Amino acid sequence: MTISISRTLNNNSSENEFKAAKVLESLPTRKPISQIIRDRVIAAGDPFFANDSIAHHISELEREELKKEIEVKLQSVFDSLVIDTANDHNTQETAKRVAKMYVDEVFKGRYHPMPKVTDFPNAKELDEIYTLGPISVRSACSHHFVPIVGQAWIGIVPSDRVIGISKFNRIVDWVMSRPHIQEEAAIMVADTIENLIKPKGLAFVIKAQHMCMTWRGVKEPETKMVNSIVRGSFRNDPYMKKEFFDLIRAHGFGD
Ligand SMILES: Nc1nc2c(ncn2[C@@H]2O[C@H](COP(=O)(O)OP(=O)(O)OP(=O)(O)O)[C@@H](O)[C@H]2O)c(=O)[nH]1
Repeated sequence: MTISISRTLNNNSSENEFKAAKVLESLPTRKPISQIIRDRVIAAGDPFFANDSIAHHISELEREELKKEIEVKLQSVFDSLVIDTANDHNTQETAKRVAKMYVDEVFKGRYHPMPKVTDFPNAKELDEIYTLGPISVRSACSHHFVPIVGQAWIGIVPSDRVIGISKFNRIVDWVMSRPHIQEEAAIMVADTIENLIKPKGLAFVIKAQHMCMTWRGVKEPETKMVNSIVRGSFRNDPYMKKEFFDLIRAHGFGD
């Protein structure tokens, strides 16, 4: 019995090694792509914290190569977790799936460029508040890499430029698709919108649940974190701030 178990383990680990070697074979024999990108980011003096975008330092081809490198590293994590990925039909391709999920989906805000945002003149010189929400928030916490799920609301008092309303959802999705802590995420979304349209007033509210507090840790199913950023006329004028919160309360914020 002992012999057959040890034979199975040996077979599995050699199959895993063979699989990893096959993926590595297809990679060029130079520095790992992650190192090449990292050197480039450092040379440019750019930060590369978990919640920073490094998309402008990566080509599309390099992104594909990066996924292969991540796949190999993830496979070794699964090997260390003593999971028989060679024989378990459920986890055979998991390293590849997770690598793709990180780079192209849940952390695409680090590796893919910001969506195209067209702006238009504020032809009628609207200087009233408009709000948008709820906007779905999907992110992951930097501490445990588990999901943050919630909603956000935006308030704008425009200046001379406006953008299509769907672009707010796209910007929130792009910025939030990185590992984050919520306080910094809220500031990053607000900064991105401010840089794009320089509104006279900007408010951003985010309400989200952190799986690191529900699925694990304190296992608290109801706690949500709320952050609000108010800038320009929303900060200077208490009536405008109140109007914004009244408006979003009417659109689900208080639920
Ligand atoms: N301020 C802030 N904290 C967060 C956020 N997301 C997760 N956290 C918290 O970050 C903390 C990480 O703390 P640590 O004590 O290093 O990690 P831990 O030992 O796993 O902590 P527990 O979650 O309490 O088990 C946890 O208390 C999380 O609840 C966030 O967006 N903002």
